[in-house]
Amino acid sequence: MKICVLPGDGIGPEIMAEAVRVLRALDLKAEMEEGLLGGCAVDATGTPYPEATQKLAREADAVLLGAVGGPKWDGLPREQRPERGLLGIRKDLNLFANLRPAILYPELANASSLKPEVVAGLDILIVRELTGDIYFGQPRGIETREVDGTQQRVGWNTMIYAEYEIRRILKVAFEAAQKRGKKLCSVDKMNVLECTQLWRDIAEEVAKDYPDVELSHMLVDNAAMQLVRAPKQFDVMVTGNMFGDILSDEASMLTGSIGMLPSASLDANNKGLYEPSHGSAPDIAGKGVANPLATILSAAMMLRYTFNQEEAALRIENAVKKVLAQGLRTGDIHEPGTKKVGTREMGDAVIAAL
Ligand SMILES: NC(=O)c1ccc[n+]([C@@H]2O[C@H](COP(=O)([O-])OP(=O)(O)OC[C@H]3O[C@@H](n4cnc5c(N)ncnc54)[C@H](O)[C@@H]3O)[C@@H](O)[C@H]2O)c1
Ligand SMILES: CC(C)[C@H](C(=O)O)[C@@H](O)C(=O)O
Ligand SMILES: [Mg+2]
Repeated sequence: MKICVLPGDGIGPEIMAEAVRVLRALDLKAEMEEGLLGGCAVDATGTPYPEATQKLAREADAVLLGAVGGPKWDGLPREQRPERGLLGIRKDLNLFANLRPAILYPELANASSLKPEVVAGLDILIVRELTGDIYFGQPRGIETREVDGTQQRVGWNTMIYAEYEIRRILKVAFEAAQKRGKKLCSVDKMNVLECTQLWRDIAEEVAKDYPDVELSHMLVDNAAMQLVRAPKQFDVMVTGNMFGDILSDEASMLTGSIGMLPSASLDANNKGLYEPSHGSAPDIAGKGVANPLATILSAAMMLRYTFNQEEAALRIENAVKKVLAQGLRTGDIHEPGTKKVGTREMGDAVIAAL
């Protein structure tokens, strides 16, 4: 098992240290090599996805990533920003399928943003397309041009999907639904955007190959509302890059905290990049208080999807459940009656539970 470890920026190194310790505690035959991605890479090499990291990532079976970005780099030209490193590695490795499971652990029912009775038993899988859409569409830019007789700055991006991109992500989503509750909700904005009209048409076509899965469609604004009104109506949701980014952050709060939401980004052969859905949390970086569970759970997803080690993945997930049952909580999920712990203590507890 060759794993490329990219801690990144902000809380990235803190949460990654715990995920790596958990993996080591499992005593797997894993070779882990660290590289630079994001702001730390910009500082060291001038670019957010340096060649050495490209080589490491391409040669590895899987990449485990912390988070990138932070205010320190926000003023840089776009090509040098940490986030471009993240988009770069996703595109480079063709990681088009982003799986973001929003699962509520029963112990966190009171930490959820919703009432316990609305979220009890919540288990949603968001399948987000990750290498297309307005994130990558050309043309894009900012320039000064004449508009209505005056010189003005204009900014533009292009929302674009080719048929093959829509088909392959829908296939992933239908197959995931087949293995779960057999319900797939495709989220679009077909009432306004041509790009997503195509998405809906293709979803209908692909559905013919999966007669056992019940396909529904929902407009994204309604989906955002339904997620906080009655989230348990969803089993698998599939959507484009931009809508998926937003809906998955929204879904994370149903589980108690964004610090609980892991993710897998897969190519066609299950080579994958695994990262928490959250960012580098500059507001709490360096304090040792970040929740490492999303990263630890991402490592479990890595064992499941890339290495087919279901048993090891379950061991990690069960250890996380046990630690929550023991009443240990980082600040983001802390509530009266539970014990507040830091990042390292949470990692220690997961390892002890293993
Ligand atoms: N995958 C990634 O690397 C990724 C994802 C999102 C944002 N970012 C980048 O991160 C930087 C900060 O972005 P942001 O503030 O909008 O989003 P963020 O996810 O970093 O933080 C949002 C809020 O959630 C909290 N939070 C996030 N992770 C947490 C954890 N593990 N434990 C406890 N609390 C946690 C933060 O403290 C903050 O209050 C930006 O530069 C952004 O581009 C990177
Ligand atoms: C940091 C940013 C580029 C990234 C995205 O928008 O995909 C992040 O928000 C995420 O959800 O992984
Ligand atoms: Mg996001």
